[in-house]
Amino acid sequence: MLEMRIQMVGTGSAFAKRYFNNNALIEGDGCRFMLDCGVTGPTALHKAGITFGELDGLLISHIHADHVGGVEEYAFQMKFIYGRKPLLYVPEPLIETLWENTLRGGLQQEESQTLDSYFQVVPLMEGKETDIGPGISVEMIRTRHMPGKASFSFLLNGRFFYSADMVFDRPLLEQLDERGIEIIFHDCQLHPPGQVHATLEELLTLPERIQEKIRLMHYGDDMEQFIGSTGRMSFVEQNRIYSLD
Ligand SMILES: O=c1ccn([C@@H]2O[C@@H]3COP(=O)(O)O[C@H]3[C@H]2O)c(=O)[nH]1
Ligand SMILES: [Zn+2]
Ligand SMILES: [Zn+2]
Repeated sequence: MLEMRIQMVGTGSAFAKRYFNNNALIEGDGCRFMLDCGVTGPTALHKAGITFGELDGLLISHIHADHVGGVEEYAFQMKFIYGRKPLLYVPEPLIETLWENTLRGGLQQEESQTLDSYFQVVPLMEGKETDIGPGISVEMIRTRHMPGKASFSFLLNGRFFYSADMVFDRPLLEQLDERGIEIIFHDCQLHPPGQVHATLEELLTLPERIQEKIRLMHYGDDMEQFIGSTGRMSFVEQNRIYSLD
């Protein structure tokens, strides 16, 4: 099995100012993808010393600005600076709204232009494992976030779970544990009420065996005050490279 690595270019919540938006870089055998590209994504990538031209593509979890607000710049840079269309892996139910409601206003210059004018769009289907590059496969799992809003978490290489923004879902976390998933990166709302994210309080009700697998991300600016109060869970550090093998 080849090594896969993940580096969060940002670990912050939508409103965090000390941390960039919760966006990741995942790296396989000679390939590199960004997982979500929010408003701060282009700057966060730049600070990590990487250009858009070095990426093979992008995966999208759901349509909120801290996850897709930087996609317009990515598209324009790839067209006008690098002259190629990157891969864009999007959960199939999000494709239309990503173009019509998020990107079209900025990217469409002529009526005939669509998402395909900028990207090699690959729809991701629920429950189907897709190889996105050498050493990386993804399976998207629909998870609950805001009522009525489609949002998708990812299972990478069948052993690493990366939550999109999601509410606390004990049965899913138990199922992942039973399936032998070894590492879970989970978004976390440090201060209740959670409303659209799992709260730290809720995650602390999980058995220690599951907590040990969980690394917390998508946190607020006062994260450091919670170090030592997260049970068996730990915080994902912005920019640190985690090896997933
Ligand atoms: O019912 C709601 C809907 C939204 N919100 C906030 O808006 C943010 C949008 O981005 P996000 O999904 O990363 O996080 C969300 C929350 O911080 C909320 O607190 N309650
Ligand atoms: Zn978010
Ligand atoms: Zn969200």
